[in-house]
Amino acid sequence: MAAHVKKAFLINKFKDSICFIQRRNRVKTKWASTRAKILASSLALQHFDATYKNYFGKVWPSVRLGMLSEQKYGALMNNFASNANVISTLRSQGCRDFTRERDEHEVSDEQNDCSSTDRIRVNPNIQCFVFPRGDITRFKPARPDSTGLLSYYLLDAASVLSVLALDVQPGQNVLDLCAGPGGKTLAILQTQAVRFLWANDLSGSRTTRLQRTLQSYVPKELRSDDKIRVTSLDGRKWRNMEDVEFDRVLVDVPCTTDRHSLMEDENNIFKRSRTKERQMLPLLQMELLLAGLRATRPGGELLYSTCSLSQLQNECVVEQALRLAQQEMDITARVQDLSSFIRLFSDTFHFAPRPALGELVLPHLCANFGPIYLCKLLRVS
Ligand SMILES: C[S@@+](CC[C@H](N)C(=O)[O-])C[C@H]1O[C@@H](n2cnc3c(N)ncnc32)[C@H](O)[C@@H]1O
Repeated sequence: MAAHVKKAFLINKFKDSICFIQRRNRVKTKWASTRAKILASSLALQHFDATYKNYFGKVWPSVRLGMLSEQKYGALMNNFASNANVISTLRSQGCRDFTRERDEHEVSDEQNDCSSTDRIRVNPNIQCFVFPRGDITRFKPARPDSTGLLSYYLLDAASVLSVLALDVQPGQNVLDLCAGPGGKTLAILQTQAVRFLWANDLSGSRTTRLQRTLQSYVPKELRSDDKIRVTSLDGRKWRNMEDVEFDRVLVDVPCTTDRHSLMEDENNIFKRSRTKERQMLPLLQMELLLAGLRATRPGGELLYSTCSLSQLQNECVVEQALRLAQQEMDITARVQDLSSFIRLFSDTFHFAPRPALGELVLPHLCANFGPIYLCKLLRVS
């Protein structure tokens, strides 16, 4: 074909393609503006039905019903406030401290002569009150004591399990890598065992909320820079700064927040405009977990958690991170068995029948906490 003929042919072909793209776009634009808008919460439900039904099988309808019903809260008591009266009022309303279940279970385990060598020494200073199973009474908002500190913090009681499993020991340095808005940070401080706590969150607005939480619950003298530091850094780029070695690291990652995604349309991660962000979550989670492992001293422990039922965001992230940590960073970490730990709290929470790695709190109408996934890692070297 002569050169000028070839050029004309190509120009025409290019024009044809442009017309085709324009036609396609025109049609697409019209379709986009007229199609019914599906709420992000409905998209979330469709997605969960498609993915979780297979995985959870017969228990999925019950978990689904739990997630679509009102969530239950726990009242994390603030040891820094005078709260004796508040505790007796809660008790008179029928509430109990779920963390005390451990005492009863420990006694019965000893009677059954069970080994307690792998047992986490659950911190006695954390107290979290809940209404009994099946009781959906709501807590009143906490009131300030005479010094202005609030007596309790309302949160999903299952998230306290992450902090109990983290098992902070006296004099330890703790890193909370994704800390905002601060529920678990506050629970970590309740252990009264922390020497130094570094609470970080990428989001400036979240760290501002965290600072406000600390001001409302923790006395000023315990918030000095040598005791608590709050930063807004990208956790993926965490480097061990100022030679602080962390004995305990909490990596409570951003996730699809399953329960929230079914209830709220605003800012919902299932919005079509956020599809890419949602698909990238497992990568972000894995990077944060790897950064958390780097920050943990050899012999130290890390707790990974999400509030999602997704295997891709839970077990798969842990598996991949362990493999990459070994291959790329020469870090050896081992998953810790939490089965005897969760047995202590089986009167309060519904746990999934053993996931491959870690433990999972399942929402249930009678005990409507979670979902919370937790997996504990020991950094061996
Ligand atoms: C599940 S929330 C943490 C909840 C918190 N631990 C609590 O108990 O209140 C996840 C947090 O991760 C933060 N985040 C997202 N990307 C991050 C990153 N690259 N580095 C650090 N934090 C990040 C989000 O801003 C969000 O506050």
